[in-house]
Amino acid sequence: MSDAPILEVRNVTRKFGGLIAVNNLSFSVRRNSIHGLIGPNGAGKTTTFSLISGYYKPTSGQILYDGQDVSGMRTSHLARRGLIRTFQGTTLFQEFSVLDNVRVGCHRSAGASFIARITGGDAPVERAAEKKAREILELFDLAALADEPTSSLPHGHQRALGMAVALAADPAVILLDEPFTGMNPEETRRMMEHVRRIRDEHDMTIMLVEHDMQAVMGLCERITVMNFGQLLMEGTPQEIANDPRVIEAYLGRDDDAA
Ligand SMILES: Nc1ncnc2c1ncn2[C@@H]1O[C@H](COP(=O)(O)OP(=O)(O)OP(=O)(O)O)[C@@H](O)[C@H]1O
Repeated sequence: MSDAPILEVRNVTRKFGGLIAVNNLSFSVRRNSIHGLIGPNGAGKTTTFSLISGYYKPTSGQILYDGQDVSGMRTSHLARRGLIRTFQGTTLFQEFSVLDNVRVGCHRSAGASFIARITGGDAPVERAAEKKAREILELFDLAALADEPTSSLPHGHQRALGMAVALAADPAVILLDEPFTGMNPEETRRMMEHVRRIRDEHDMTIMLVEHDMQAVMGLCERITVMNFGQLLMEGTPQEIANDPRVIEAYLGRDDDAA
């Protein structure tokens, strides 16, 4: 396996009018790692995710994915190349069954049109998609709920299903946007297990933005800390937890929720 980073953010700046949301930011993400991006409210984490996943173009700087400059490449192109982002809010089809949501995700990996994804393709393709979807549901402990309407699922299961849909597209990298938000401790524990398992079993790289420090510290091997749009530091959970600059960044502000 190559030692080259799977993702590299190089001197990236993103301005919104006069506001500099991300300021000359550089960091890299190791292949097959679980990498956290943290920082107080307004630090620029979500904007950084949006830059990496193609929702925003950098004002300046470069983003490299698997060694290639993908700065400003469209989200759909990046997804087809294996870089997938999940959102804080759920983007599931609530009226579909649990299984159908994952089936739609399977078709996405084949580059099918939206209509083909909904209506399905020919029979063998459809059978393969269903088999794969059921295997993925198994992985997320959702197999028993396959035929339930998605709207009937509790929050923790909906978040797990969101990740199952992302996995259905065969990504190399998943960017998880606050995967533990609104979860109780048991749901968080299970979700952490899912994240570990998909990394281990699917040879995947996971990057996450998250305010739940216990989860971040327990899950991530490397953590990048941002403050005021800039890189504050990067290190192991232990290095981060003991660094006075990080403590100051969090404690020195009244408005942070982390
Ligand atoms: N589309 C936008 N237009 C204008 N300003 C924006 C936009 N998106 C973000 N910002 C600003 O950029 C800064 C960084 O915001 P961002 O959402 O990236 O921070 P964050 O670290 O994700 O915060 P939080 O933890 O609260 O989600 C903030 O000052 C925010 O108000």
